[in-house]
Amino acid sequence: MPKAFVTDIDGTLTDDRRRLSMHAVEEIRRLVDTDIPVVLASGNTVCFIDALSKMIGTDGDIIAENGGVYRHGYTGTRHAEGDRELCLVAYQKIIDHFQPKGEELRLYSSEYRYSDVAFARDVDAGEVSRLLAGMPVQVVDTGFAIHLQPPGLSKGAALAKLAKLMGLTPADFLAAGDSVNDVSMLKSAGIAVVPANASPEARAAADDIMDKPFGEGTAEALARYFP
Ligand SMILES: O=C(O)COP(=O)(O)O
Ligand SMILES: [Mg+2]
Repeated sequence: MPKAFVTDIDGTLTDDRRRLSMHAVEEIRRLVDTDIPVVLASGNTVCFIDALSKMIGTDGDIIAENGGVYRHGYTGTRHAEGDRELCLVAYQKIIDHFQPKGEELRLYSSEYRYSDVAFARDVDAGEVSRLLAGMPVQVVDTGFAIHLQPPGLSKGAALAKLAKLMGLTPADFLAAGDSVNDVSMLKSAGIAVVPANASPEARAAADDIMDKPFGEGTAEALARYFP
């Protein structure tokens, strides 16, 4: 049985309308109540994940901004990595490209981010990638937002660092995710599971693909791997 659990949020604990699965929450609480560490790992912000961590009842071990930020416990040091200024320069280049065409971009919670820039999927992520080719910026389309993040950062890279702070290794974890931004975490975990809605990239990185989608699939995985 794995020693710990790390999970993506959007599309893995929620459905495609971002509605949280109560069944997945119940399963996570069962882990917490049996002293199994649970890490919430998302492209979203620290404050978003902290609120969810508090209301689910995990212990504040989090990975935010697709691995740009990680923290062990609510009172641990918030480790924010990479050069966000570069991502903001890249974002301005995108604005300059799309605005003349009448295509407006919508930033997501920029004032609460330390490492990346996230914006609405109102423009084509492939076009954004081509536009930024040659710049030291990763373009990540999670299915819920487009992220510009510094090179080398990922949920998997952050998991390796956070696990060390927790006295664990990534191989000690069961990992659950649904999208391309989870692949690095799925590949480094001891066991990788994905719900039925997972993207092709996430499915390719999984050891086990659940029959059920979204949070129901993750609840299914927790019952299976943490009986
Ligand atoms: O913030 C996003 O883009 C998606 O969030 P997730 O990593 O929890 O799926
Ligand atoms: Mg997701």
